[in-house]
Amino acid sequence: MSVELPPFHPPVNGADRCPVASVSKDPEAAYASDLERLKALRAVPEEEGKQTFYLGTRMSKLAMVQTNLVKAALEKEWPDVDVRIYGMTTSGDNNQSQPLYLMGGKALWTKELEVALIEGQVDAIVHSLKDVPTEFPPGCELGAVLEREDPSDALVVKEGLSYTSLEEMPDGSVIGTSSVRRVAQLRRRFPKLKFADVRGLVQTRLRKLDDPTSSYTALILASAGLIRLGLGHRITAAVTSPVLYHAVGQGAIGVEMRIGDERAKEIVGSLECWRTGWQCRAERSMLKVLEGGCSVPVGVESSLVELALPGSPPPQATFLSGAPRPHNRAEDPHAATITLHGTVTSLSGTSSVIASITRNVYSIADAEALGADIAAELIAGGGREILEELEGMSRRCMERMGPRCPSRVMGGRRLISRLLLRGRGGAAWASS
Ligand SMILES: NCc1[nH]cc(CCC(=O)O)c1CC(=O)O
Repeated sequence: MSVELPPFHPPVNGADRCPVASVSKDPEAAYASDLERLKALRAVPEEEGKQTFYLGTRMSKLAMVQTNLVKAALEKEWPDVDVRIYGMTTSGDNNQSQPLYLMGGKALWTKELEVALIEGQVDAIVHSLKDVPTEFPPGCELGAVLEREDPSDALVVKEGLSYTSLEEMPDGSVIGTSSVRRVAQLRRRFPKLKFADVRGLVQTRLRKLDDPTSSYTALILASAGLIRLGLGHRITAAVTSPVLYHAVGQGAIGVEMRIGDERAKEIVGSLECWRTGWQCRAERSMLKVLEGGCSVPVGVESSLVELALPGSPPPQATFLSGAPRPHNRAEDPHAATITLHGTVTSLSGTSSVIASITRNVYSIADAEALGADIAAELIAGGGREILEELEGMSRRCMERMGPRCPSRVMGGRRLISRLLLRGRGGAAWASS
C-alpha cells in the first residue's frame, strides 16, 4: 500500500479488513482513501492552546449528523478541545448491493472503526447505540450514552398512497425492512402482509420506496434516524408496543472509547445522559443474556422516573481542567424507578413472550441487574423454547454446511435473518 501509515500503525492487509466474502466496492481502495483523509485531518495544525480529539464514525449522512451533534456538545463543554471527525468506510458501507440478511451481524458497522480506535487513529467512535454489539472487543468500552431521541419505529408510506396505518393495508402489501425483530413481531400481528428486504442508507431506502415501479407499500424505519436527518415529515405513524417493541438502544447515540484512556473518559463521559444511559444499559444487559452468541428477535420499551434522593445535593464537582461541572452529572448519585418491557418473538411470529419489571434502581449496576432479571423471566416464561428453536436452526445448518455455515461465521445472525426472510411464513421479494 503506497499511502503512508501513522507511525503506530501495524502493516495493513486490505483483505483482512472485511468479513464480507464479496464486496461491490474495492475495500482496499476504500481503506486507502480513508487513510488519505486521516492524513489530511492530521495535517491540520493544532490551534494555539488547543488539544485535538478525533472522533471516528461511519461515512453515512446519519452517522455524520450524529457525530456533529457530539462534536458540538463536546466543544461547548470543552472549549479548549478541537474536535475532528474522521469518517470511515465500514464493511457494511462497502457492500450496498448484497442484502443485509446475507451479510452478517452488527459488527459490520463497527469493526473497522474499532480497529482504528484500538490502533489510536481516533480517540472515540460515535455510533447509533442500536448498532453496537453487546460485547466490545478487548480494550474497548462504552464511554457515554447521549440523551435519547424518540426510540420508536416509524411507518413510512410510499409517496402518493394515503394509508395511515398497517391495519388499513390490503393483504399482500409489501413492507420493506431488513430487521429480524421488526418482521417477526409484525408478522405476528399482520400475517397477511409481506415483508421484503430493503438495503442502503435511510435516504436510499426512501428512494426505493417512492420509486413507482417498486413493490413496497411502506417501510418501517427508526423514527430517530428520520428525525435526525430532517426527514421527520416522512413518518406516517409511530408503530409502538404492543404491536412493535423497538430495538435495544434505538434512538440513542453511544460513544465508544479505549479502556484506560482517562482523557477520553473525562471528555466523552461529560456527555452522558444518565437517564438514557441507565435505560439503555438495562436494555443491553437483557439482550446480552438472551443473545448467547445467537441473534434473537428481541424488542424492548423502557421508562424512567427520577426519584428524589434524601440528603443534601452532591458537592459541585470540577473537571480535570478545574472548570465546574454543571448540575445533574451522570457521576452524581441518582435514583429512579425504571420499567422495562422485553419481548422475544419466534421467527415465524407464531409465538412470543413478554415480560415487564418495575423497580427502583440506584446505579448502573442495578439497571444492568434489572435487564438480566427480565431476560431470566423471558427465558422462564416461554422464551427458552423460542431460543432453543433458533439454536436448533443454527445447529442443523452448521451440521449440514460445516464451516460454510453462516451462523458459524457470524454467531448466528446471518443464518437467522436468512431463515426469517426466506419466508417461513411467506416473505416476498421485492426487486430493489
Ligand atoms: N440499523 C441501521 C440503523 N441504525 C440506527 C438507525 C436509526 C437511528 C437509531 O435507531 O438510533 C438505523 C436505521 C433504521 O433502523 O431505520
